[in-house]
Amino acid sequence: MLSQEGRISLKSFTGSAFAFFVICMFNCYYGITNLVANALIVFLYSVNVYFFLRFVYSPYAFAIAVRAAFLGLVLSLGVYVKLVAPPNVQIFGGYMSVMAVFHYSEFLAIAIVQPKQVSTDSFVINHSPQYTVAAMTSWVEFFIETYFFPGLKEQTWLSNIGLLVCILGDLLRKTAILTAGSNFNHLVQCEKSNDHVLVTHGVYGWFRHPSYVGWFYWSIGTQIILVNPICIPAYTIASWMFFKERIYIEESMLLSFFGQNYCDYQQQVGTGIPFIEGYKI
Ligand SMILES: C[S@@+](CC[C@H](N)C(=O)[O-])C[C@H]1O[C@@H](n2cnc3c(N)ncnc32)[C@H](O)[C@@H]1O
Repeated sequence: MLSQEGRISLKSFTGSAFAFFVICMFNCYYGITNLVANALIVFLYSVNVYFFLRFVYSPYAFAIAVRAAFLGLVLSLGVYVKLVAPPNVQIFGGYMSVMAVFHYSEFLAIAIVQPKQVSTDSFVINHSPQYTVAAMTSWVEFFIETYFFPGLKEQTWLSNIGLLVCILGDLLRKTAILTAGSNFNHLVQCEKSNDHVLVTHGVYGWFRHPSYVGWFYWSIGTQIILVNPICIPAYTIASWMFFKERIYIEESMLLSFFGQNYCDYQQQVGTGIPFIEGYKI
């Protein structure tokens, strides 16, 4: 049974995505594809949704609902951009949809496996200042290049490969969260809780860090979707360095929690990210 937070988020996300998708299709049907007209419609729609949710929910539930509704809106808007925007902007729509699905499903997955710990942070929208800067940098690169080299952004085949990488990466990450269950936590735990057990089955039998493997490839995939020649290598290097440090710290904790059992696990299963060894005793 999904927790109350999970239900609120699901209703807000799907409701907003559906309502906005209907509006988009209505615009398409009547040929209202002008950017300014669409921006105005989106703005008016968002204001209405915002006040509706504020009216319906308590402050805590509202904080969840408004984020989920925003992500639903981004998902539908992404599909719309992919369908009607000029060819050199269409791939940005795929990127928007992938971002919306990733962040919403992060919340939903935590609401399923850790209902007591779910919070607005579980959307990981504000993961870290570095994450926000990286996202904004990729938008700047995209729009500069699409202005000066529009042909580059019409490589739909390459963008579709990125889309596939993101879908597979996200699927692996969400499978890992569901497999680890209550042992999964967005924040690396420094103290072992009584019910924390070592998970080695399912995707944890393929890689020691399947959720990081999924996130690593997902992050690179977002830049392949955008066909961003500068951000593709930059994201690869930045993500690799981030996960190398994170895995090192996490494994030092896991070794102190599970001792020889984790040591044996390290012997049998690799981290999953190329050239990252983890913490070795
Ligand atoms: C963000 S999760 C990441 C889990 C894992 N590194 C992965 O990529 O799937 C971090 C939490 O998962 C816990 N954790 C990591 N690997 C685990 C395992 N094999 N079994 C149980 N808990 C694990 C850590 O103690 C930490 O608190």
